[in-house]
Amino acid sequence: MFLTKKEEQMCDGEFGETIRKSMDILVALGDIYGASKLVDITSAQVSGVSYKTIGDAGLEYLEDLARDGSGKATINASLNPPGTDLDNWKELGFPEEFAIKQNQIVDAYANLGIYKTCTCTPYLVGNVPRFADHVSWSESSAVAFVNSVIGARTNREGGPAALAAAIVGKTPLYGFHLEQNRKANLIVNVDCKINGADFGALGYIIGKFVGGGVPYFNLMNSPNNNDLKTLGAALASSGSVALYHMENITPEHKNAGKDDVEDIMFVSRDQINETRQKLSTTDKKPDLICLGCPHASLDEIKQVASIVQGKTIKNKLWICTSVSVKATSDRMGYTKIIEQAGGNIVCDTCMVVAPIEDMGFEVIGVNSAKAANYVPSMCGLDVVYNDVENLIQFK
Ligand SMILES: C[C@@](O)(CCOP(=O)(O)O)CC(=O)O
Ligand code: SF4
Repeated sequence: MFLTKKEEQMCDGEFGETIRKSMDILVALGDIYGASKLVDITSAQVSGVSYKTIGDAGLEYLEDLARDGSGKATINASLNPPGTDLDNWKELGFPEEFAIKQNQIVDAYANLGIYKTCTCTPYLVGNVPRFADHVSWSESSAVAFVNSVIGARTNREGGPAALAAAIVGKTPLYGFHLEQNRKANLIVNVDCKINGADFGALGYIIGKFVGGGVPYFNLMNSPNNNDLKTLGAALASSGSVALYHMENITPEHKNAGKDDVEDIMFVSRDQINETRQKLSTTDKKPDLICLGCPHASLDEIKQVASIVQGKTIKNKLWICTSVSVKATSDRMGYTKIIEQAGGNIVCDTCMVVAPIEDMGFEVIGVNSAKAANYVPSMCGLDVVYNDVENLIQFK
């Protein structure tokens, strides 16, 4: 990979150890994937934040990287969800030892200049690249959104690579950064109207089929941004999709080369219904309903508030989101309505990266196919998959 004189000096440690180690990662990646050079990025999104997933070894790595204080992110770089609500962990029943470690991890990232935004939907709260920007994002659902819906360009980075890119402000130029790799290779015709949890089921079906390919969707009805985030999350979790196109919806659909695609698939109402059924692992009633995978938008919170207003919820309810979205929900009175019904808006964390398996829960109700896919494997708990209004039970 070609390096400029300055980049070579960075590799030689002339700008400090943090930058040298970060360049090591970027150059190794570039060499493995045949990148021609490094390219400037405008934004980074760094996963690998929960103490549950990175543990003490991860914390040591971060503290070590920050040790000589020589390198900090200079671009807009934000964190993925940690394993607790960073402020209200005690009230919500998170284990103390875990919460202490978790805060140390987030502080270590902040020392490296990464914002404690702590969300998998940073595009809702200020980390919003522009069309065709090169970026380095690692949360898979956010990668799908930023590539597909915004039209910025990123590979599915690992956490350490996105962190290195944030610190250096560059990423190797290969894969989805290049126009020619952003073409569709599967046409998906959905032959029924779809709503709510149908989008997750559709993403689950297609992700499994297409793996790391680029699907091009023709839908019979127009999705909103919440639907697109749900779809992308499912595609990226049952498969390893980083980019999809949608006829008349996503910004690159006209350049996706759909006329050259040979593989065409049809998805029927029966297949979607069957997949919705299959995503539940039990027919027991959920003891915790956990919404916001990916993190909830303000209008998703508003929708839940309208469902629970003036009622009392039987099971526990968490809506996971960022502190920024919750702040507006507080102002709008949605938080109060949800709390009066017995639910909670939980900031920062989520049902997958929180230690919910150690918090007394057994069956988790979710409206996200990604969460339905990961909660059994990452938490060892059962899930029920359905739309919000069918999950919540009232006293
Ligand atoms: C499952 C996931 O959404 C969150 C957990 O990942 P991490 O702990 O941030 O590496 C990661 C992903 O899908 O990229
Ligand atoms: S599992 Fe879902 S809610 Fe948790 S970080 Fe990933 S996308 Fe966000």
